[in-house]
Formats: sequence, structure tokens, C-alpha cells
Amino acid sequence: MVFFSLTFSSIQTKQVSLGLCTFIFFSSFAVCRMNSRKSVQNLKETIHSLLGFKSHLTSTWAKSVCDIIKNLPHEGSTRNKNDESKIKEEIAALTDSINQLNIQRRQLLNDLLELKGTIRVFCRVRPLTFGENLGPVVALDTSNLLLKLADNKTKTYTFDKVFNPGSSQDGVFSEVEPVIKSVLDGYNACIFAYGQTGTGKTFTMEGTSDSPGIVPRTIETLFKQAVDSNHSFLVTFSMLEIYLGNLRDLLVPQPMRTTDPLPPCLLIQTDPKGGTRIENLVSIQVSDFHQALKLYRLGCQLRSTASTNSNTTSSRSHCMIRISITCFDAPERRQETNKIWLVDLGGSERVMKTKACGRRLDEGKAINLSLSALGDVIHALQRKKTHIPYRNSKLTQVLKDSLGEGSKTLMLVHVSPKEGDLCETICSLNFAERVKSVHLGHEESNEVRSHKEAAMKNLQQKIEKIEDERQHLRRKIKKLNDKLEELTRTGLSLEEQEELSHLSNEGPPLELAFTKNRIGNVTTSSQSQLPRFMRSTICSRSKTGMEHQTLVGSDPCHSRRKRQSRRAESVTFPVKNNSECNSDHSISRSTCAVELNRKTSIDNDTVYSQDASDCDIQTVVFPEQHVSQLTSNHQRMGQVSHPEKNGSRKPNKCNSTKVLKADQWLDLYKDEPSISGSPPRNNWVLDMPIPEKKHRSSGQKKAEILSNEKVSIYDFAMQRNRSKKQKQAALQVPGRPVSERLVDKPPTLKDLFAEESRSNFISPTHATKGQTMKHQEDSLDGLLIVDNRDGSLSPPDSCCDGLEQFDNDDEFYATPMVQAVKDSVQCSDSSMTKISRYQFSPSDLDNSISNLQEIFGVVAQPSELEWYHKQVMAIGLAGKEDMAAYSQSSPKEIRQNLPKLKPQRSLLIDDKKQKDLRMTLIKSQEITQNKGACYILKQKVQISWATALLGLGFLDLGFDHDFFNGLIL
Ligand SMILES: Nc1ncnc2c1ncn2[C@@H]1O[C@H](COP(=O)(O)OP(=O)(O)OP(=O)(O)O)[C@@H](O)[C@H]1O
Repeated sequence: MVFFSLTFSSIQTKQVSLGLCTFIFFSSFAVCRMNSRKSVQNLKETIHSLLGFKSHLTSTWAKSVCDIIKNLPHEGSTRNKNDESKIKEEIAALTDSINQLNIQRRQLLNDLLELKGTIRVFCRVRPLTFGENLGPVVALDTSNLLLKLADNKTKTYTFDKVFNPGSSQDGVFSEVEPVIKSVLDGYNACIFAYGQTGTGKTFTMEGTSDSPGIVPRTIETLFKQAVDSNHSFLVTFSMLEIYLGNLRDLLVPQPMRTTDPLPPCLLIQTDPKGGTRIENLVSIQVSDFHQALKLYRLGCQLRSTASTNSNTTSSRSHCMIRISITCFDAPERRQETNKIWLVDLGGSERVMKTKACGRRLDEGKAINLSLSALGDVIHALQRKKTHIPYRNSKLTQVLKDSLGEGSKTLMLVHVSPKEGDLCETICSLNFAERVKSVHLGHEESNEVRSHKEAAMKNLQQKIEKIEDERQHLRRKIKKLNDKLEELTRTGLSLEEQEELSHLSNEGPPLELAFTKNRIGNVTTSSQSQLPRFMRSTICSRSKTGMEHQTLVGSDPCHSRRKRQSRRAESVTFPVKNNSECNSDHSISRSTCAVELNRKTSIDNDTVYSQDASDCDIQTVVFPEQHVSQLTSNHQRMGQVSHPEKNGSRKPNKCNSTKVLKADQWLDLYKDEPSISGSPPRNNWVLDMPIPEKKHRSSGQKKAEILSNEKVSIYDFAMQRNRSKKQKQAALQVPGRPVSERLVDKPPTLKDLFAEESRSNFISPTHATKGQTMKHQEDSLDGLLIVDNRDGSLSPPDSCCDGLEQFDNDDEFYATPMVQAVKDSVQCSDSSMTKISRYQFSPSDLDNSISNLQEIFGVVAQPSELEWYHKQVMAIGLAGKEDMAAYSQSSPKEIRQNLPKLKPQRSLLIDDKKQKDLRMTLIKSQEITQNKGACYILKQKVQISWATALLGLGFLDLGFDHDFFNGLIL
């Protein structure tokens, strides 16, 4: 009545009309409700007459009225309850049937896989690339591969499946899929990509954005199957690599500075049940395909790759993805928790062929060793040997519980079609032969094989039939669930619902309005569809219970904060949460990552605390050992875990589970370029320690090298997909002992010499306690040398390591020498210019020395300057014209002509001084006796000289040639 009078008090006609209509409507509805079903039927006419009465009252209006009716408090109807219980019974019966079908399907699938073999080997031939000719590998049919050997000989290999070069990713995955399905049935599984480097292992596993590989497809299939299976699963994702025999977590952010703590080592442990556990490996709970894919891409970016002769983005490690699945409400599964490993093995390579050296060689050797260990293990398993050599490599240790009995193993051997790769192809195929079920000498007869194939086909058909039935039942259950939802939400019986939905058939279907409410991206609420004056106030809302009913009906664990859009978009899969995830536990052991992203983390805390009541909480499972460390981080981040609010969910069995949203984990990488696209692969590795420019003693140097070694695997860690700018910034971090270098730019001999010179060099002004400056009057003609503690002698400066020609001049200068002078006397750049001018001007030695003295005053001793000068002149013996003249001569002629060389402009010194110079140099060689810095100096000069001559075509002039002898003669 209040409403009525308020409405009538309105002056506007329209509102009066609406109010009148509403009044009439409510009255009629009340009467209808009182007069039971018949009255409800009359409602339609009543509303239609009202619509006729006021033509501007549209179907939307009618629908709004329907909404109100639906949300009116409904007096307990027994009919309702009967409907509900009937539907529930039906659903239960159908679920039971599905479960029965699941058991049947599981059994059939297992029989099928047993028939196929628990260890299966596929072979995939890479397509020819541009410029490659047809090679010796021919895929005869779907199970035979022909290899053309020398002398017209051929060999046929038989595999469970052969994929020719034209095979698609779809085709490959269809063969892999049964194994993935068996994972949901509780079996452990391993899928390997094996083969020579550059044959397409990563292509098969990772794929491209256009044709995704096995890993993304597996993740998708797992989630799809999980939804279909009618059970709730907890899925966790981990990713690691085995690089040079070390395990590295690919989901943990890398420390950016040396002061950042290193993540704890990954340790392989065996639990009492014989299962393998990797201590400290991060395991992130994922609730849908997209989250898992993001983590996968993140891991791919951190993987170690490098450019090799065979592949520009060669994987230098074994990349291993672990997806663990736990299901608490399916006792018929083989085990409660099981896992699948997806392994992109490092490429096998013949180091002789790849000509790898240094780290590439070590990587190649480590990969080959572990591959051979893997071959041994699978071979032993096939032969059912009593001893399985799991312990021979980290790879087989990690996979121990996923390779044996009750596990499915799939090996995809990749071969190259190239002629030049024949040897590697034979090696790969022999490896495949070794691990496959059907061994030479035990080949099945054609009859047995055809019988087996028929049986497999039969099983396959049965499975497909069951799949269809399941789908049909699932659709039925879905319909019933929808009906049930409507019942509980509206309180109307099924018949009444039908009536009402019929009423609103002029506008959008009634269901749509509610669906829109549930699908958060259309944020329209039922309220917004009402005429404004009919919308409930805050007080009236609580009375009608409209919102409450809507929320509860649509999503039992919906947050009160109404963040519908996010949920509706992301949650497609029932995920269990861990009730024991309480605030005792914390977030991350990667303190460095937390530190680096502290701000982000704190920001996220707020979001997290809101989200905790939602169903889509993601979990990071950490090992117990790090609880204390995690706790501190957790407290720092201010995150609190909330126990699961959904009572139907079972308690978590992981004691050491902490709660963190996967999104937050990904946020730790927010500074990295987008991880949403296909992971770009680049060639950055931390390859070599870059020495600092300061002068160090050999002791200091050793200490630094040792400390660098302590950085362990993180020296080599990839910081992929970073912009050049970021890399440079990283290089400039003070105190950083290691830095990144491009693999395709190895340090040159010159770099190494320059580095060695710098590290050996001790200027007179920088001589430390252990070193004394001696003036060797008698032997070295006034040369100032450094007497090192170990008895070796060093000149005050190491000499140049090459000659350089100035653009505007016609002379060769030893520029590093000039730099050395600059370093030792600590002169400014302007003085430097003067040095070069004076030192190489056509003046005599005395002039030069006096000029130099003039520049440096007391800082540099005359003898020191003289020493520099003499050396520079010795190196600058040959001018450009002479070089050109000698380009026509033989080495012998050059050797003979060297003494006749006219002194260059910088060698205008008198006979006595020339003699002194020669004496100095000769004595220098004698005294150092081919060791120490003088010897290195001599070698460098020889190298410089030889380089120059080699450049002119005198290739037979080696390093042994005594350049100084040539001078004396
Ligand atoms: N089936 C295929 N279809 C199209 N391209 C392929 C196929 N197989 C391989 N490739 C291409 O060959 C190149 C090398 O492949 P990939 O990097 O996957 O080799 P790999 O075996 O993983 O090498 P490595 O062991 O050195 O990491 C890539 O450019 C890849 O796209």
C-alpha cells in the first residue's frame, strides 16, 4: 500500500501508469498464487491485457516483472522439493552410469596401451630445408623406415609409428593422446623427444604459435579430459632443466645481482614408497590451460640455448616439464597422485663433427652421457633386467618412478633427411632400436601382428563408443543441473517455470538474463533491467533476498565482493584447494625475486586477500624444508592463506602446501618482455667472467676466479628475451663478477692477450708491497723492471698486442703501448695526444725523451720513458711502403732484406743508440729465458709481425720465426 500511495503521489502520467500496472500486476499475481495453478495460467492473459492497455510497456518490462515474481519469497512448496529430489536422483543415476563407463573405458584404454606396448618408439623425419638434397632416409609407410647406406645397401627400421617429413603436429599428437588420457586414469607417463641436434625435437614438443607441439596440446587435453571425467582434480605444474648435470628450476626467477641469494639446489630424493621427489622444485597449481601455458612459456624463456654449428638455437640442456595430477574422489584411479613428464632432450651430437669446444663441448658431452644412460635404463626395462641403472645420470634419477612398471613411455626419435647427417641418423636409429619393444631377432610374425592390430582396432572402437555414451550422459546431466539450479534459485516449480518462460518469449529468453548474470563479462544485473522506480533499495534488497539468491544459486563460493567477470572468464575447471594452506606457510623461496618485485608483491597482497575466498586460488607447493625461509617471505609479503570454504572439498593431503596465485608468480616476471607470445629464443648465455679493469695481482685474480666458480649454474643461466638495453644495464651492475656475452662473439686471441697483459701489469706507481722496482743498470740498459715475489721479472708495462694504422698517417703504431704509457703515468687525454705526436714524430730519441719528460715532469722516470720509446720503435720498424714492397718477395728474401731496412721516420737514431736498443732487447730475452712477462712480450711482438706478414700472403712464417734475430743480422 505504501508503494501504491507513493506511486500515486507521482505527478507524471507515465509513472502513474506504471505504478498502476504494477499494482494491478501484484494484486493479480497475489490472487493467482492464492488460487493455485489455474491462476498462474491466467497470469499470461493478465499481463497481455496490461501490455495492450499500455502499448509502451514492452516485453522487457514484462520480463522484469517476471524477475520480480521469481524473486518473491516463495512459501515452501512441497511440489518444489519433490521436483528437486527427483532431479537429484536422476543426476545421481546418470553420474553412476558415467562412472561405470569411466571404469570400462579405463580398462579398455589400458588394454589397448598394453597391446601397443608400455614403451613405444616413434620416429619423425624432419622436412628438408632450402638447399638440402634428398637424403638417405625414406619413410616407407607408417611403421617402416628405409635407410640407404653406402654401396647400394639398405636397412629397414620398424617402429611403432613413423612420421614422414610431411606429417603434421596434429597427426603426431593423435598418436600421443592415448598416453595423455591414461595419465588421468592414474598412470605415470614419460614422453621424450630424442634425436640429433637440429632435427626438430623442440619443434615437436614446443611447436610454434601456428602449430603447437605436444606440450601445449597435452596441457589442453588434460584439462579438457579432467572436466569431462566428472571428478575434481588438482593439477600442478613444474619445469626444470638439466644443464651440465645440474638441475635448475625454470620457474624460479634468476638472481640479478651477485648479492641476490641463490635459489636452493634441487635435490633428487626417493620417498619410502619408492616415488621420486625433487626437493625445492617449485610446483604451481594451475586451474586452467591458459595459466599452465603461461608458466610453460616462462620456463621456455629461461631455458639454456646457444648457437652451434648445427642449430642456431640449439637446446643445450634437457628440458623437463612435470604435470602432477591429484584426484581425491576417484578411488578407481590407479593412484591418487600421478604425473606426466614431457622431456625435450638435449640434441645428441658428434663433437668431432660439431667442432664444439669449451663450454659447448662440455654441454655436448654431458648431453651424450645422460642420453646413453637413458638408453641403458630403457633397454634394461625392456629386457626386464633385475638391475636398472637409474643412478647413472640425473636424468634417469629424476624419471625413476615414471619409467618403470605401471608407467607409459613414449620416445619420439627425430632424424634428419640430410645426406651429411647419415652417421648421426644411424646412431639415433640404433638408439631407437635399442629401446623399442620389438627387438631384432624377436620380430613378430605378420599373422601375430595383424591379429594384434585387429584387437587394437576393436578396442579402439569400443573406447570411442563409450566416449560417445559418456558425452550423451554428460549433456543430460548438464540439463538437469540447470533445471535444478533454476529450482533452487527461483523457488518455482518446474511447471511454473515453464509458464513464466513462455510469458517472456517475446523478448530475449528468460534464461539468457540469468546466464548473463552468471557470465560476468556482461555485468548487467537483473536489477538493471527493472524500471528505475522498481529497483530495490539497499534495505528492500535484503528483504527480498534477491541478490543473495542469485549469487548463491549461481556460484556457491562466490566472493561477496562481486568480482564476477574474472571468475566467469577463467574458471572452467574444478580445482581443489588446500585446506591446510594456512598462514604458517609462506610464499617463495626465491627471496631475490621477492625482493626485486617487492612492490608488485605487496600490491598483489591486497588482491590476494580478496581472492582468498574464491575458488580459483592457485597453489604453490613447496617442500617442507623451506617452511622457515618461506615463512619470512610470506610474512614480508603479508599474505594469508585461507582455508577452503567449500565444505564439499576434501582436505588437502600435502602438508607443506602454501597458497599463492599463479598470476602472482607470473607477476614476478613482469619486467620480462611479454610471455604471452611464442617464446623467442636468443643466444644469450653467461659465458665468461669479465675481468674488472683494475690491476690485480695473480693472487687476487685467482681468488676472483674461484669466487666466480661459486656462482655455479647461475653463471651460465640464461637471461633470455631481454632487450639489449637491459643486458647492458646488467653488465654495468657494480661488482658483478660475471656478465653476459654473445655466444657468437667468442673472445679473440687479442682479447685474451690484452686481458692477460692487464692482469699481469703492475705499473711502477702501482707496485705493491710484494713487488719491488729494480733498476737493472747493468743488464737492461737502464730498463726499469718489476721483480715479482715468485722470482719472475716483469717489464713496467706489457707491450702491445697488435699494430694499428692511423687513418691520417702512413705509419704503423703500437696503440696499446700508448695506452700503457697513459695508464702508467696517469696522464689526461690531452697529454695522450701529445705523447703520440712526440713519440712518433720524425725526431731523434733524445728529443722524444726530453719532450716526454717535459710533458710528465717527475712522474715518469727517463729510463722508463726510454724503454717505452725503444720498444715502440722496434715494433714500428716496417712502414706501410715496405710492407707493400715486400708483398712480392718470398719469406726468405724478406729475412735477408730485413737488416737492410732503411730506418723509418721514428727510427732516426744514431748507430750507438741503435746498438743499445738491440742490446737491450737481446739481453731482455736472455734474462727472461723464455718465461715471464718479457717472454710473453716477445711472443706478442712476433705474433704481430707474423700477422702482418701473413696478411701479405707469407703463410709459412710461423710464430717460431725469430723476429729479433732478423734485426741483428
Ligand atoms: N617437422 C618440422 N616441420 C617444420 N620445421 C621443422 C620440423 N622439424 C624441425 N623443424 C625446424 O628445424 C629447425 C631446428 O629444429 P629444432 O630447434 O626443433 O631442433 P632440435 O632437435 O630441438 O635441436 P637442438 O637439439 O639443437 O635443440 C627449426 O627451425 C624448426 O622449426
